[in-house]
Formats: sequence, structure tokens, C-alpha cells
Amino acid sequence: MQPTPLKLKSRRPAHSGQADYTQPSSDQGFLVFDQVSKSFPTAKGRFPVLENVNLSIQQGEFVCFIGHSGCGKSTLLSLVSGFQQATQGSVTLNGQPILKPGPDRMVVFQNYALLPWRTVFENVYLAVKSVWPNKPEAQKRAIVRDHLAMVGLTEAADKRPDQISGGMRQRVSIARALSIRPEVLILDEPFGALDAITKEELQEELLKIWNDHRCTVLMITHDIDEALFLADRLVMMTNGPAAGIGEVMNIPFERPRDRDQIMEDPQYYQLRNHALDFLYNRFAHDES
Ligand SMILES: Nc1ncnc2c1ncn2[C@@H]1O[C@H](COP(=O)(O)OP(=O)(O)OP(=O)(O)O)[C@@H](O)[C@H]1O
Repeated sequence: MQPTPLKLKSRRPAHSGQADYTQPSSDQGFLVFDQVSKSFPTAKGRFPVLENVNLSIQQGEFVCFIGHSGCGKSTLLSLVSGFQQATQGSVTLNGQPILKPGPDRMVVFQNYALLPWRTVFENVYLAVKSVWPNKPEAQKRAIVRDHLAMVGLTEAADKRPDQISGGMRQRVSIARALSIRPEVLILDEPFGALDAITKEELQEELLKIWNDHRCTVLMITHDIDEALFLADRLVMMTNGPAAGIGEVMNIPFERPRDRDQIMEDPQYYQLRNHALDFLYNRFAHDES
């Protein structure tokens, strides 16, 4: 039997090969990169990592970033977290330039970044307390409990990070990040260190949470299938130095998504092959 193609959203044209990033000087997006360049000082002079990046992201969008190792994905998102500043151009959130880190933008890293001597509960509680020191104690603890329940970790609340699996640790990091209700959730290869089954489980949980809470998500990944399952758009970056956005692919599958169903859609393989072609032919990594 022929698979039934999925109904596609008409919100944006399906991927057509042309970049849909914006002309940000007149753009009213929620999160806007406007002519952004970033270089670092080195002993041999300045090293240009990013050049002329323009991108506009809408509130509540799920955007994945892909590109070869070292092209500048983490640097680009560190301009959103506020850990780094652009050398030229601006990154604005709600029309305000991002100048430093803040609780409206939370980052989840591949290596979890949990406090090893604290319990799961305490790791989340400390974040909640730092953002809402004056909330009543019972309310702070309820927020922690709710977010641990959201990622299925109620039973593990009193364990330390070394007493739980990698997948559980990453759930704690996600619960911690979401517990303070950020406007933007930045995920830097969050599932890169996990086995395939745990990774798929967490992708599904993340989508469910995002469906319920709709913050804007920016996620770095090396996995095209992960991006096709999760994202509204896939930003494909050119190679560095002086990397930029090569293309932005719209991912038109209707939500809520079902992994098996989207993989039966002929468009899935067109999009996948297009991204593979971008990475391995048009912008193949030059090892030299
Ligand atoms: N603080 C810094 N000083 C100098 N160079 C830096 C600094 N931070 C990053 N770089 C360089 O910028 C380039 C981009 O690094 P970045 O970590 O953003 O890449 P990436 O695409 O996220 O890589 P990966 O996929 O391997 O994590 C690299 O060449 C890196 O060495």
C-alpha cells in the first residue's frame, strides 16, 4: 500500500532551496540576528568565526542548527545566551539588544552541567531559588516537583547525578532549564552523548513539553533526522572561518508529529537528501 502523504501546513512554502532568512534591518522578529559578525583575538590576529549572519526567529518557533564541527554553531548561540557579544551587528530579543546572560534564556549542554554533590531536587531547586528568591518556600518546592514530574523523575528526586543514567541527567538539565520559564531554551547538542533509544525517548518528551509550554527553542544538532522530527526550520551553516547561514530549510510536517508517519512521507527523504547534499557535497568539510 502506498503511504499517505502527510497534510502540510501552509504557513510557509515547503522547502524550495532558497534561503528564507530575512532582511533584518526592517524585521520585527522576536529574536533577530542583524548583520552579525564575531571574531576572536588570537596570537596571529583576529580569527573570524561568523560573518554577516542574518536570521529572524518567531516566538515559539523550534529552530535547529546544523553545520560541520567548528563552523561556529555554539558561538552563534552564545550570542543569544549572552555569554559572548557580537563583534559587529546586533542580536535582539523582543527588540532589546542581548548584552549579558539572563534567566529569560536558558542553556542545556551535552554534558548536563549539574552540581554533582547536590541531589536532583536540589539541582532544580537552586535554579528556581536564584530566579525567585522571594517566592514562598512551598511554592518553590512545588515548581521543582512539577518540573521533575514533567520529565518523569519524581522517583529520582533524592538521588545525586552520579546515581542516575545519562538520559536521566539530561532530563534533570531540561527540567532545571524549564523550571524558571525561560523565553528561549538553547540546547547545545543535548542528546549527543546518549544511546539511540534514550535519545528518541527524550526527543519525544521534549516535543511534548514544547507543545505544552511553547517557548522558543534553538537547538544545535549533528543529526538530520533529529532536526526533521523536532524543528520548524533547519538552519544550515557554511564552513568556517567566517561561517554564515548557507540555507534555511522549512520543515513542513504537521504537528503533533509521529516519527513513523513522517518517515513514510516522500517529502521526508527529499528534505533529508537536500540537507545531506548541503553538508557533504556543497559544503563538504575541508579537513585541511
Ligand atoms: N573563545 C574563543 N577564542 C578563540 N577561538 C574560539 C573561541 N571560541 C570558539 N573559538 C573558535 O571558533 C570556531 C567555532 O567554534 P564553535 O564551538 O562555535 O563551533 P561549533 O560549530 O559549535 O563546533 P562543534 O560542532 O564542534 O561543537 C572554532 O574554530 C573555535 O576554535
